[in-house]
Amino acid sequence: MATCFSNAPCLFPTNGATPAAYAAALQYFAAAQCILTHDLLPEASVKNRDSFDFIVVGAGSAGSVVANRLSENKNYNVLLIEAGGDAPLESDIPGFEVSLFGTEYDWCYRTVNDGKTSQAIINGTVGWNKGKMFGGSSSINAMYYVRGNDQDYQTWYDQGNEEWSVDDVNRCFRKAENLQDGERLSDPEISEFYGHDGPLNVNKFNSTFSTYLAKVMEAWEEIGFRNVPDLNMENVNTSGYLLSTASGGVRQSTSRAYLMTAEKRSNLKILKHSLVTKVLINKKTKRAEGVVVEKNNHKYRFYSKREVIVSAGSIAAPQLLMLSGIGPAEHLREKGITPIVDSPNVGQNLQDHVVAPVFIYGDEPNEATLPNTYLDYMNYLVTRGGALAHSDIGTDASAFYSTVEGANYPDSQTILVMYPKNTPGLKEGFSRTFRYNGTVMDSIVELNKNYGIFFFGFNLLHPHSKGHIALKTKNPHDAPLIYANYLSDERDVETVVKALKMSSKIVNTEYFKSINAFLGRMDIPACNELELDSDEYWRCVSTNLASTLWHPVRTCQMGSDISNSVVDSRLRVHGVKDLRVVDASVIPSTTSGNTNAPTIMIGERGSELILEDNE
Ligand SMILES: Cc1cc2nc3c(=O)[nH]c(=O)nc-3n(C[C@H](O)[C@H](O)[C@H](O)COP(=O)(O)OP(=O)(O)OC[C@H]3O[C@@H](n4cnc5c(N)ncnc54)[C@H](O)[C@@H]3O)c2cc1C
Repeated sequence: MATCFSNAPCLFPTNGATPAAYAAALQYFAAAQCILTHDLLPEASVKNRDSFDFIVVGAGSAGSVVANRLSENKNYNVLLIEAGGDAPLESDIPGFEVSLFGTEYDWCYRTVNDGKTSQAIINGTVGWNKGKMFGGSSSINAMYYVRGNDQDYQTWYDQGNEEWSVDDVNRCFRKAENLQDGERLSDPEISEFYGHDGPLNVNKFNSTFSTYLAKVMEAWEEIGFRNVPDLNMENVNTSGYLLSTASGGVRQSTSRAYLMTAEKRSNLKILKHSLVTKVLINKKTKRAEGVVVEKNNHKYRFYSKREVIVSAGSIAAPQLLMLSGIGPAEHLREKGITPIVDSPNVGQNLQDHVVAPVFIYGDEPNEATLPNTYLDYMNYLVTRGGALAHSDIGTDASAFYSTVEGANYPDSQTILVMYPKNTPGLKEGFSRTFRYNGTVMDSIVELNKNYGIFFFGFNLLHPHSKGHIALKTKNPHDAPLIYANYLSDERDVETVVKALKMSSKIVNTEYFKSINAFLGRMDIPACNELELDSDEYWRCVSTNLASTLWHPVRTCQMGSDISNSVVDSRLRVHGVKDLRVVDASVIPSTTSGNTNAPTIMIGERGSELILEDNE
């Protein structure tokens, strides 16, 4: 006997046509996941001790761009080495990104518990997920496409990084982009702002929360965050919908954009599941000559005729440099590594966008039901729309603002996440994403039984606090130690408190009043006695729930010399010949927003610099 979602038996008479139709539909949907499959990248056949013009380490947001752009020149042989393999199907489907967390596609880094911050996070250790697959973190991220503010890049330039003028940076953003969003394309000013011929499709999510989001937009407008059609063009005291690296309901990782379009080039060789354990540096000439690679329990050496380019990301890039003898000499000796270049800034200056929460509860969004969830899954198969077509970390509604009155540069961003009443799996999903501990989660789940959740994830754009990355051991399989040092600078705490209070004002707007909204208290023993919405309360909440937006940068930052940086402004490693770093780690100061677009831009600009220097 058939059963319905309520588990009540279906007792109606039927001539068989209805069950047959649904059985056929079920069969269709069971098989339909095959419609979603994507191409796998071909693996190269290479021999131990082979030589290449360029060797690129890491096929992430930046490395995929570099491998593509260098191999556009048929005269260059390029070897791209990636520790992970092809991205799985779940990476393509925007709403399944969190299902990749904690799997073989994630490096699963954790910060060191400092005993002070993030104490209401599981084990006091923040989860720094990172993509271990083609596309790197662009295959696991929330897909928000945010360029930042021109002032960010003016600062880079003013620091002496002459190759990074605002004009050059914006040219490289456009070089990457292929704007797909119909609304933006129909506005000549916005359309002109973006690129149209690049490999990377940028578009809007196909969001299902649009009715609620429109109301939140009105509420933001009411508290002074003006609604604008494009947040990349205007991002101070503004709100709107973010662009995404998803198009047609499918994630646009850099693997899809830059590698799948170049895979047929005979001069681009790709190695999967291959861990680079060392860059080979000639002790006398200080030249990078190649790399050591572990694959299937075998060791290989590959040599570079021109350059080695490290694009392993902000955690693995400094780790690899240190394993290769480039780093703070004393630290290397402590770990049993002979220093080749004493480079004190390797792994230092670490900054991340710390996240703090504002939880507002109300009569909306309405209850999530299992049939609706399943309907959404089917909807995705047929139309690439529905809940699976947007990030499951958050909606695309965001606001940028400054806590300094009259400022024309943002210091704060907030991203809206919504959970309908009684969201199934809320505790598991949230613990997987932000790792709030059981006590905190139980208090959230309890309120969610009767109220919908508007979670405003606040992001401190330009922190003063700095952490660092150190080697745990000299074994390349041991994850390095991450000292995030969130909110260790009092100025950061003050900004966060001000910003959270500005953000929480939304509870008094017309829409939120109409749904009987209120600020929810989370069960954090250290904060439970404090008055809700007071400075002390927000100080306590942000410190105890300090988490990440997964934007670590600066660990190999660019700058003028070895005393203040790791690479020069052409991204060449100070003190070593023919070795560059091209990834998020070279960012010299934080950008005003999410870091994927800036990293892809770095891949574009870095490739230009490499090609110029090898003419
Ligand atoms: C969960 C999550 C959500 C995010 N959400 C957003 C967002 O919505 N919008 C946004 O703009 N940014 C977001 N980010 C940040 C953004 O994705 C990163 O800043 C960006 O991808 C960093 O690019 P990268 O090239 O420096 O490093 P990655 O993209 O991480 O690439 C590094 C690559 O190197 C490989 N590798 C590492 N070590 C080795 C080795 N020794 N040998 C061989 N290969 C190696 C890795 O496997 C990986 O493929 C998010 C990140 C995460 C993790």
